[in-house]
Order: sequence, then C-alpha cells, then structure tokens
Amino acid sequence: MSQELIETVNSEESANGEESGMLLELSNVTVQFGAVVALEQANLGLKRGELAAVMGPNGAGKSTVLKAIMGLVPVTAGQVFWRGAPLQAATHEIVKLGISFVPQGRRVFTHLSVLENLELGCIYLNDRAEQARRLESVLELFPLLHEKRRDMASQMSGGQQQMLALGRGLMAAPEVLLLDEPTLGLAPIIVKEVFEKVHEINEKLKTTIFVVEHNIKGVLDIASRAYVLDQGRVVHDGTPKSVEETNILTDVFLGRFSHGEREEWE
Ligand SMILES: Nc1ncnc2c1ncn2[C@@H]1O[C@H](COP(=O)(O)OP(=O)(O)OP(=O)(O)O)[C@@H](O)[C@H]1O
Repeated sequence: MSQELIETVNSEESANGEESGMLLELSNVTVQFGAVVALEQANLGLKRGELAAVMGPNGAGKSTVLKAIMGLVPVTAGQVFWRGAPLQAATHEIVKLGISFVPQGRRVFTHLSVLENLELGCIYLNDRAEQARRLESVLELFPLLHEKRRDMASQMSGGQQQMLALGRGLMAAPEVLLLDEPTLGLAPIIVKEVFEKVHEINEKLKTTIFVVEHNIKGVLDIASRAYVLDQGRVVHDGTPKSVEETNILTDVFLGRFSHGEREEWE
C-alpha cells in the first residue's frame, strides 16, 4: 500500500471512534418501538481494555444498548461504530468481527454437554487446531467447566450455567464481550464469583467488556467506566467513583429526572 493510501485509510478510520480511543461507540443512537423510545440520542463508548458498566432502572434502555450493537433492534437514528467505521454487519457476522454477546438468562443448550456448548461458541471456525486451542484456554480459565466438561448442561446449577455462557462467549476469542445481566437471579455467593470471573477476563485476557447490571455495588467494584441511563437517555458517563460522588443513581432511581435533566427537590 502506498504511503498516501495508508494515510487516507488512517484518516478515514479516525473519522470517528478510534481517533478518540473508542473501540466501540454508539453515536447519537435512537431506538424506537412504535411510540416507545427505548434509547434517545444515546452516546456511549468503550475504549480498548475498559470494563464499562451500564446501569439504570427497569426499562431505562440498558439491554437495548447491547442489542443495538448486535443489530437485534432497529436503530432509527444515529450510528454504531466499530474501530471507527460504521458497524453494518448482519447479527450472525458480528461475532467474526470480534464482538461476542452473552444475552440475559443463561441461554445454554441444556440438552448438550458442556464441551458441545463451548464448541458452539466458535462453530463458524474451520480451523480445528484453533478451536482446540481456544477450548483449552477457556477450560484453563474455568476449572469448573473442565471438571464438568462431559456433563450435560441441564445438570448444572444456575451459577454454573452462567459460567458456561461466559465461557461460550469467550470461545469466539472476542476483543469485546457484551454481557447482559450476568448475575441476574443468582445467589449472593455465586454473584461474587461471576463478578470475579468477569474482572479476571478483563484483567488477564485484556478483553474489553460492556456489562449491563442491576447489582450496582458489585459492578462498580470491578468497572473502570460507568454509564447511567434513565428513560432512554444517558444521564451520566464517568468513573465508578464519580457515580458515587454525584449520587446520580439515587436521583435516577427516585425519579428525580425529567427528560434527562435533574430536577431540584426540596
Ligand atoms: N422488542 C420490543 N418491543 C417493544 N418495546 C420494547 C422492546 N424491547 C424493549 N422495549 C421497551 O424499550 C424500553 C427499554 O427496554 P430495555 O429492555 O432496553 O430496558 P432495560 O433498561 O434493559 O430494562 P430491564 O432492567 O427491565 O431489563 C422499555 O420500555 C421496554 O419496554
């Protein structure tokens, strides 16, 4: 490639996103379902290596953020950018770009074994050796899955199935992992284990993570960045510490916002 062409490509790539350090970015994204505005001109982004939490009350639009990235909901305005370029791939192709989605509800295949579930995480790969390498590294990261590798997923507890769902997400060797409520419905001791594992994935594998969570304390303990949503709007973007200092979550959960603006209460 000529120097001139390299510079053109680089400047195009940096038109949005990577120039500002954003690996994945939602820029002014609006998602509407008929009269319901699930996301309104939302700006959220993930820098390489970050673990960003997305928090907010029920119906705030948190899951819609992840679904907009995955092309699972119609983006009516705005754009999702991946490495600075518009993300336009079909949902089933997105995993090949390096984005892996672990949806809410531990959707493992209960009639398949642990190993079979994991293998499905990179079923699109033709390279058998690479599949085997990935399986080995996931089993190393999850000793529990290694121990239970021949068991049927139906024999596992909820927490174990969540670990399996995480492991399957990692079989795609993603640059970015999107996690929707990974601790939902789990016992407190298991919740702690799941958060520790998510943190470990971010630290050890350097996987960039977007995590939607209801468990505020747990997720703020491991996050490096925090978004707060309310009625489809991003009302806070900062460090976990800034979330605590501004008391934003109390205001949002008490309904002290109107159209994205904080209302003064006496
Ligand atoms: N497929 C859909 N059709 C119609 N409305 C939808 C659809 N998906 C989401 N919504 C609505 O969009 C809004 C945001 O939903 P979303 O699931 O993103 O919220 P959330 O913050 O993840 O909520 P929760 O914490 O309850 O999971 C809600 O009002 C929801 O009812």
